[in-house]
Amino acid sequence: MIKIMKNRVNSWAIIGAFVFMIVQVICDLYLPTLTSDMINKGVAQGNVSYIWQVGYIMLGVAAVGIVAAVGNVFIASRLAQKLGHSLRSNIYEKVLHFSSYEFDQIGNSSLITRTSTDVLQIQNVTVMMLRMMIQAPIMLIGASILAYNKQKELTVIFLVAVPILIIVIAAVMTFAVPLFKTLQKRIDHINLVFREGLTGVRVIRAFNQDGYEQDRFDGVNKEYTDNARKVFSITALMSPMMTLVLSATNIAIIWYGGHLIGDMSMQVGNLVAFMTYAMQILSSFMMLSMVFVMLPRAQAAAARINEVLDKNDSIEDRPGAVTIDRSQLGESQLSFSQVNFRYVGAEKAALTDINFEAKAGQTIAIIGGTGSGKSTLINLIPRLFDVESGDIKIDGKSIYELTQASLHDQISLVQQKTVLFKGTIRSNLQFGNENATDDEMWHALEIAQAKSFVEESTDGLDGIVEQDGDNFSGGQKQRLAIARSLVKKASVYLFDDSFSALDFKTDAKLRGSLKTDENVKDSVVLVVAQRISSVTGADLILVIDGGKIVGKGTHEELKATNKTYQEIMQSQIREGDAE
Ligand SMILES: Nc1ncnc2c1ncn2[C@@H]1O[C@H](COP(=O)(O)OP(=O)(O)OP(=O)(O)O)[C@@H](O)[C@H]1O
Repeated sequence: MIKIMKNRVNSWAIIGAFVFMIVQVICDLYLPTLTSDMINKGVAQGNVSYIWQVGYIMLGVAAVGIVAAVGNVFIASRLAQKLGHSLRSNIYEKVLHFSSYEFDQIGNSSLITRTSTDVLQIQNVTVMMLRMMIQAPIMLIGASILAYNKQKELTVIFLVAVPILIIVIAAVMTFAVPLFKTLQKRIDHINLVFREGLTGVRVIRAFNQDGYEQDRFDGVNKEYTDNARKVFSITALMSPMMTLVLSATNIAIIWYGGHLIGDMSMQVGNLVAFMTYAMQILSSFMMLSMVFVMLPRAQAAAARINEVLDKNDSIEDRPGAVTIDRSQLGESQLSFSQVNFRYVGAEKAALTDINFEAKAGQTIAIIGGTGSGKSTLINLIPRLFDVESGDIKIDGKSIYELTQASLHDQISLVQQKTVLFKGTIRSNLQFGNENATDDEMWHALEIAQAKSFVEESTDGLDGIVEQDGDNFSGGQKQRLAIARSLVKKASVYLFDDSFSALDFKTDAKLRGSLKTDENVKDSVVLVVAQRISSVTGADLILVIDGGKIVGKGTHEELKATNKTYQEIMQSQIREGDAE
């Protein structure tokens, strides 16, 4: 918790909350003494003017107490909101730099819980700390001293009441705290299943698996509910047990106090004041118990948030990495030399001894079976993963000598799974280049064979793109993603199986336009493709099998000499898929 708050909360605000709370507690403690004076010196002696006088003072003290309480709550709430805001943005900032490895380690659903529920826990406990954690100890000590001063004989009652209270609190904490800690994990599970259900809803329906998914969700929902029911039943017990102890204490005070008054060794006002102090002492214990129940839960939430914030990025800028812009680089060029790569924890290398070179204006196509390593090869270029050994150079510079920001400036990527963001076509295209003009965007749409369907919609570039681009077909989404990549001026364009949802004609037209486009013609274009027809025009084709390059050449060369290429061709001719 302390680590979370460090550098994120203003120490002056904490001091302010502290001062306001001290004023509030002093007022709360002073009021019973005034009541006792009013009864002993005013009511008992029939002194009406004294009653009025003390009454006015009590009003003043109560008013100051209220102002102090409002001040404390105001500061505490503001501080908690600011803390929540800064935590959420810090987590998001951190997560944006995570590689797939970090995402796999923590899990997307857990990241959502950590940004929402865990941060909320921290906010609640911050308010609690700035109120109860200051109020309870001061009130406890103050009320104990004042109660002792008022009537020390009556304090023996606390010798019984306080240990009982401590036993009740300790029992509740022993059972509740571990359950509170597992509650967050259960929410993670609910988020995970819910999220999978939402994204896979069409598949679930198509396979008639609604029942199975419902059962799966019911399972995690039940786990959470059982856990929550247990923990809240235990904490719910606390309130009646506390009330019982408080009422029994009150009865004991009245009974014993009555005897003392009868013996003339105590005044009525003192009994009233003592009863109020007793309530303040016992309610301070209750406040502390709430803090002790909430604190471990917040501690667990803080540990989960710190785990995200402290995570070292597995992909970092190397020491001495330089920032350069495109004008400082030479002619576009891309080379892989002796590149080996293995996924973390995998026994087998995903890529072995990859060597090739591509020059400005060349199109390199990568073809191979499913799982052969095509996407992995593409993902090494923008450093979504780092090579195990070997080097990759762009425009003559090792990608590891550049900062990631300047490396990403040189690359334009269309991933296998199309990603569009909620907004407009314009906002999505400007992701590629925020300064792109309308003419440039229309040009990119034309090359990507997307111009016609964007033109047909009445809003043109301002047409709405729903979350995940759900209001477009698979092929339209791909074309928009391709257009976005073309809006960016890059040294290397990477298309990871990006033409797969396009029909043959559109695929051919797109590749033809790409070759002649002013923006692209001096850059290197790397295309991963499944169809032979998509690679025939490439300057160099890399045939990948089992993570190795098993063939290198043009279509004609490979057709004549490469067995794997011939097999792929054969299989596609059988399917009527090849040119
Ligand atoms: N994140 C990952 N962690 C571990 N192994 C992975 C990961 N991603 C891919 N792999 C493995 O690496 C190998 C190459 O995968 P890759 O995605 O590069 O294949 P691909 O040729 O692009 O396949 P496809 O044509 O089906 O997209 C596969 O055996 C795959 O199981």
